[in-house]
Amino acid sequence: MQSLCYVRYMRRLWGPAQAYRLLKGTNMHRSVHQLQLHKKAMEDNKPWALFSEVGENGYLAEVTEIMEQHFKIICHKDFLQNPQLYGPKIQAMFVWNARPAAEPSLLSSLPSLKVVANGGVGIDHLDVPYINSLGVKVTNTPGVVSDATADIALGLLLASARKIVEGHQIAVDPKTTHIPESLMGVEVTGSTLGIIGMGHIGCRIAQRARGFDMKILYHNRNRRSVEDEQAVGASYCENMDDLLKESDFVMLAVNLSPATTGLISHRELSLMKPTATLVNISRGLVVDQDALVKALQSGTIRAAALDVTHPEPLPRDHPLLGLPNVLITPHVGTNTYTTTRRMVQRMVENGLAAVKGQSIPNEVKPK
Ligand SMILES: O=C(O)C(=O)CO
Repeated sequence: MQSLCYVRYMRRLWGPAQAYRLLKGTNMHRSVHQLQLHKKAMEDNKPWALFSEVGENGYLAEVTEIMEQHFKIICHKDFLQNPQLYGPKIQAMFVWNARPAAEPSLLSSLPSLKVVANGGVGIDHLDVPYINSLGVKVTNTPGVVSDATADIALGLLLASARKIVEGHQIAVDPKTTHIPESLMGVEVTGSTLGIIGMGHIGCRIAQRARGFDMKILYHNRNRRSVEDEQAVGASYCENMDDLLKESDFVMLAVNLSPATTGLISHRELSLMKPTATLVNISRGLVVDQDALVKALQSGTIRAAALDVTHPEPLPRDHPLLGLPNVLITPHVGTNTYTTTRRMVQRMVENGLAAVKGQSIPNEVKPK
């Protein structure tokens, strides 16, 4: 605080730009930056929001720009420089890639917080009842993530079935003289896809799979209406075991909850066909990863394609990373420019509505 007073004094003496130049490279340099941010925010008269990954270039710059149309954004690093100064001003927190974590220690320094607006549909990293108990709303972005996530689901399925990544490695290897038998894949067209979790994303996956003439089975907590089933051409399996036994591709698209944690373990994997592929675009914890490693090593199932793992990223020495029959992407289900923009716009709409006390488009209520 003492140093902030000193910086204010220097700014008065020299003006902000000269003070910034003179203090550059010193510890006070950051404080000048904070003061500039603070002054700009005061002038703008917009509500303050905390965001972890403020970007100066690339797509994060655009993300920040969308947020800055309605909020004064302070990044987590700057906030941590002076929580006493910024904490009471912050009314919204934008959570991106689960950062910054909405932990009690952080929340307790944000007494004016009205909303934690999450980018993405999964809110398993947020303790909704606890956050609500502080009088703070939680929001997410359903719907806007579904198409991009369904696209990556089909991408993983196809890449694993047809060994596209292995094919690329062989094609760019100058030593390759012939196509090895190891590149033989499994047929997708006409095969059976079993979708576990037929929510919005599951339905979009089914719609795409119809284009491959796949037979589509699904298992869900609650059976969908006959109209829904007909619209996506999927048949209900009340018993998940039946789906596991019949499917060539098992697609996990459930939310993570206590009921779905470890849903796929030794027993479930042993029910699958030895030629089957497990695709997971939900959350890493839905699968018992030790059981999956064993199933892949022993040939219990053919392969796995995972956009999600636990933890993310996996430690470099994790056995899954060394297996030839695993394809892993680093949780990029929503990583397109269009979907990212839509998600951020929705986060901002949710955040703004909560701050203004209006009806919130996507409030998450505790179950
Ligand atoms: O929306 C989410 O929660 C995702 O993880 C998308 O991949």
